[in-house]
Amino acid sequence: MTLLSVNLNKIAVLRNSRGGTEPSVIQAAQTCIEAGCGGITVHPRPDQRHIRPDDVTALAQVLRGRVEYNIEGNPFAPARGSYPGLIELARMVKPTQVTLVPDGDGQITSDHGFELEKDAERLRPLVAQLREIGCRVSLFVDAGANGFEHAIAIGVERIEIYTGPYAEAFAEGDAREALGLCVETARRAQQAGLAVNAGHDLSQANLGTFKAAIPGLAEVSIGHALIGEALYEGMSTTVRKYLQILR
Ligand SMILES: CC(=O)[C@@H](O)[C@H](O)COP(=O)(O)O
Ligand SMILES: NCC(=O)COP(=O)(O)O
Repeated sequence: MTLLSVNLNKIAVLRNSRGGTEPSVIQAAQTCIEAGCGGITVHPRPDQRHIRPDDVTALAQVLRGRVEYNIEGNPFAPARGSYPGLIELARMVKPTQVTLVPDGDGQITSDHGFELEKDAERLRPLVAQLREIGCRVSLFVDAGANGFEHAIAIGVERIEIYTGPYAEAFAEGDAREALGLCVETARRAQQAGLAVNAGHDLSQANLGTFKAAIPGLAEVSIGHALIGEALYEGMSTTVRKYLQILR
């Protein structure tokens, strides 16, 4: 079965909009775990627009020994204020997995992946540090990415396919080409020896088609749509519906 890792960024967006502590990312994590999710994802950003370093550490206490903890972010973004940088955060909490994402400061959200031939050498020392800490390392890549042998050579174990373009094509009514590119990318990555995760704008509407097309899909991380759907049906029911799709 594909592991569902629920991204809690949007819970923190709501909380930060008023200051204070509600809604609680910890309570949201507990609810998702009780509903059967296999992991929790956060993507702390240096501007601390949603998940903050203290959320990252508090969640680590709650998740340890129960479900996987996936922390996403740009390893090249320098420390800023109370944001200590992605590698330092990983050192502090030792998550199951760190997903490296080449997102810039001004981006509303992640919108592209690494170019493996070009980026592998500068990623090498960071991947080594994360492996030494004990984290599995995944790289965020576009559908159509090449050079998976470079990822293997620097110690990466997984890729996460950026599914934004697939989700957009699905919403427009014809996802065949975008899905085909994801399928081909997953196949080549698996052949090279990498496990395959996927994420971005996946939803109850588009997930089933995606899952059915990608044999061996290891994990999906889903936040924006899932939290939105949970407003109508509740977090437990929504998580259970995703788990049905992934069965
Ligand atoms: C890498 C990825 O696709 C997600 O982590 C996404 O970037 C969520 O981050 P935001 O919630 O900040 O948009
Ligand atoms: N890695 C993707 C993720 O964590 C969630 O992305 P989204 O569902 O919020 O678009």
